[in-house]
Amino acid sequence: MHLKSLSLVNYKSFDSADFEMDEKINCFVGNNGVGKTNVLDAIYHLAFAKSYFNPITIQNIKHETDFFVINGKFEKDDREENVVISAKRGNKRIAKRNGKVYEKISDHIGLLPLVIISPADRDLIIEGSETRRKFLDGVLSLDNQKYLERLINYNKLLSQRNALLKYFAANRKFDSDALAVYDEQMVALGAYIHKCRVEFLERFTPIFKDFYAKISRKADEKVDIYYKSDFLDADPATVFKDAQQKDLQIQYSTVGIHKDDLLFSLDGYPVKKYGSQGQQKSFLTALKLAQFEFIKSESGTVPILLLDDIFDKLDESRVSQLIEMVNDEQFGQLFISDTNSERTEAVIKNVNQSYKMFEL
Ligand SMILES: Nc1ncnc2c1ncn2[C@@H]1O[C@H](COP(=O)(O)OP(=O)(O)OP(=O)(O)O)[C@@H](O)[C@H]1O
Repeated sequence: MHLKSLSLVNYKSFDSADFEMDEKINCFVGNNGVGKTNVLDAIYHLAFAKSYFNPITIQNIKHETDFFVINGKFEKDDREENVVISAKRGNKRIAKRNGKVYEKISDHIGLLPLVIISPADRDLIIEGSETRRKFLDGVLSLDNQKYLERLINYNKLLSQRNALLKYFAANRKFDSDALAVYDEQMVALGAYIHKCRVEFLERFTPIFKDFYAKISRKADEKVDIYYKSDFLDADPATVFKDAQQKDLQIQYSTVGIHKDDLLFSLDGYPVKKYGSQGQQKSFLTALKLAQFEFIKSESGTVPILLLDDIFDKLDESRVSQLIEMVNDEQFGQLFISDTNSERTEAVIKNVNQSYKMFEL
């Protein structure tokens, strides 16, 4: 699968722009703020119907204009796929595939597998557990519609249960039957989601460790991902029951898969606190490449890879290492952004692949 052409109207810093892409490597170069990341984000938008950097759709419309349109022509399985994502102020965003509007935008997710590696990924290490759950859910739901549906249902029930807990407190009453209705459903859905997450991490973690060893070139550094969950080695129904008093007290559901987290460790210590900047960058890159590998094996399609500001993340030798890995037949189309065109071209020239440089 690859992107053949991209055209933008009023997308972020662009009035209008058209790009004919190379089938293999595309580099966007230019000074800070010229819109390199915006091009990559537009490609991300085509795959996920939202921005990687700014999830508030209307904020991606160019200032002083009313709408944006992103139009991408892809080739997938010898067929052309034309995807258009557009948004207008005051209206819902629209996703179209080959001229047909999606009724549910979530149906589009998974058609165009794509992975982005960006400096913004550091949120995965430094931010709260929600970013890590999103990462987990993002990979898991790409090829598992059932997982996504159950997760959406669980989250709906969670906000209803929280509202009920608040209602009890405000009205000084308690109805155990009403609470049990939620608990029963959330326990069943949560147990399924938990099982999927356990199985996923069992497969994902070894792939991640392999990539870390390759990128860091340090076989003696031991990285790991631990799954932290209330349901780990416990009966979900009992976990819910045991937490009931506390839930009533603080008017919030204190246990469940919405509290899950991933603990990232390096030589037994948290990467967030003890990893050097370089180690953190390698850790994140390995996470994303493992995501790439996982999606590829699950979907049977080689994802598009976006490397945003790669030199910000890794030194030159690690970038070369990365590009060499990407050069391998296992990788498909690649998009790179960097401020320094000579530096990028020097690295790209070393791999025997076709490429195109776009000076912005
Ligand atoms: N909705 C918008 N309307 C107009 N301009 C916008 C909008 N959103 C972002 N921009 C502009 O896009 C520019 C940033 O573009 P981008 O992040 O792609 O730069 P870049 O070339 O990747 O820069 P760097 O090298 O610093 O990473 C900024 O000047 C920002 O003001």
